[in-house]
Amino acid sequence: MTIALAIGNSRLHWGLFNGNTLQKIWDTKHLSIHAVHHLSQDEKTEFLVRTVIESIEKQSAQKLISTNPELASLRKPELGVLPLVLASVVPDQTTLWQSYPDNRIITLDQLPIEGLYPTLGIDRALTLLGAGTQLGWPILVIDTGTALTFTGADVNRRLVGGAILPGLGLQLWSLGEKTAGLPVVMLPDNLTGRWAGDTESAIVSGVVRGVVAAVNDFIEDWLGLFPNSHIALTGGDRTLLLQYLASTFPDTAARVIETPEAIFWGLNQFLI
Ligand SMILES: Nc1ncnc2c1ncn2[C@@H]1O[C@H](COP(=O)(O)OP(=O)(O)OP(=O)(O)O)[C@@H](O)[C@H]1O
Ligand SMILES: CC(C)(CO)[C@@H](O)C(=O)NCCC(=O)O
Ligand SMILES: [K+]
Repeated sequence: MTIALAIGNSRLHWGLFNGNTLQKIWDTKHLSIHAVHHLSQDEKTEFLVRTVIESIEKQSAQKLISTNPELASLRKPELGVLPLVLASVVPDQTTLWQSYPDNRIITLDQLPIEGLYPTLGIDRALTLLGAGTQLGWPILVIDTGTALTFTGADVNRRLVGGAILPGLGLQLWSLGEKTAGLPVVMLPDNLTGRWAGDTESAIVSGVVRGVVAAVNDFIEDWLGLFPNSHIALTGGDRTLLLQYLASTFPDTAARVIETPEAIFWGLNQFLI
């Protein structure tokens, strides 16, 4: 078995593989760099090994552990640790995880996609590879994380390009944080009216309708270039965003496939 870890700007994303079969995915909070920086090398290693075991045990519960005897023996150090495949867009966290004993860190140069530019996020490249491999090329990936990204590749697995904007959560948070008069509001399940009559609804209307219009516009343009392309949607806000999109641009929404596993489909090619 192999554990895959994708480190985003807000959260850690985990995937547990048995051979090449992705058994389960889940998310946890970031590890605090502050809490571990004073640890010795050995203590860091032990902490990371324990973090992996606890993360698996908490999420996968008894069923996974009983069907995978390998997992039950993880707590016996003489049996070795679970190999870890890592992709991170947070350099501090990457450095920390280098203390994990059996790790493989995935970088852009290892990916079989043409035309990548050197500062492209490894998460964008891996979701592109994963979604393209699983659904077919050309492919457009929309990732609704801390940042909202569009990343597209053509039938030759060559990056066409993309775009980056603040994600829904970050837009709402920054409005609340950087103004005296605006609260930080939560995303509603359903989109309210465009012409809002109170502050909270006005913020939701502006942020959500702005994002939905942008998403619709990028998809329309992409389909003009690649009419038969698949469109994959991933990231923590994907389900809400798809609901909003369906209520405003149903034809566009019908083209979109939710792929929460996309980054792990990409990492699948790099298991130890
Ligand atoms: N349980 C949760 N905890 C935190 N955020 C959540 C949760 N469920 C959904 N979200 C949403 O997920 C979004 C963050 O998405 P995600 O976890 O995919 O980001 P990330 O991968 O850490 O960031 P990025 O990929 O942009 O670096 C937030 O805007 C938030 O609204
Ligand atoms: C855009 C984010 C933050 C999304 O997680 C990440 O992919 C990143 O840091 N990218 C680097 C810049 C780029 O992709 O062009
Ligand atoms: K930054």
